[in-house]
Amino acid sequence: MRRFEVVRAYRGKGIEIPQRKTAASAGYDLAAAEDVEVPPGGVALVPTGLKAYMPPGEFLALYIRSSLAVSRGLMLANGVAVIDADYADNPENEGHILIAVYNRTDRPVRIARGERVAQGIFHPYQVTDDDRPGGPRRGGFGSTGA
Ligand SMILES: O=c1ccn([C@H]2C[C@H](O)[C@@H](COP(=O)(O)OP(=O)(O)OP(=O)(O)O)O2)c(=O)[nH]1
Ligand SMILES: [Mg+2]
Repeated sequence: MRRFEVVRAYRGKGIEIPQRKTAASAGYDLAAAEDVEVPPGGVALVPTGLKAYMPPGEFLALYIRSSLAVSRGLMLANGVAVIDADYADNPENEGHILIAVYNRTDRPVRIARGERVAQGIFHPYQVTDDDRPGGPRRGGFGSTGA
């Protein structure tokens, strides 16, 4: 099972399920669920209203859309965002995907609700021979400790 779903808090608010824009596009564009202003030289968390389900052994990577990087001066604060398979339905925030956007310009940048910000690509990952994972994920953004 690999799919996006709208998180409870955003149901009935017109959030669209991402779809690839061309037959060979690798990424599913994710749009802002709210208007957000990113301060100059600062970071804002852009809500998507979405969670992502994927099979074990995969993660969803988020990359900035090139058009926002080139024409609006935005980057992802974390370079690439890693959305883990066990983030969906976590007890803290249901797996709501947030896009951490960094504004490298000296002016505020406004992101409008519905504007596509990042592209998500599903990737496989490998584990070590002596892999001993911890317990279930409780949340995101530091939930496993500092
Ligand atoms: O830009 C991001 C980065 C992460 N996440 C969510 C999904 C991911 O599964 C979780 C944890 O992310 P990561 O492992 O990169 O951050 P961490 O600081 O290690 O947090 P944790 O201790 O919760 O793993 O937070 C987002 O929604 N947006
Ligand atoms: Mg982590």
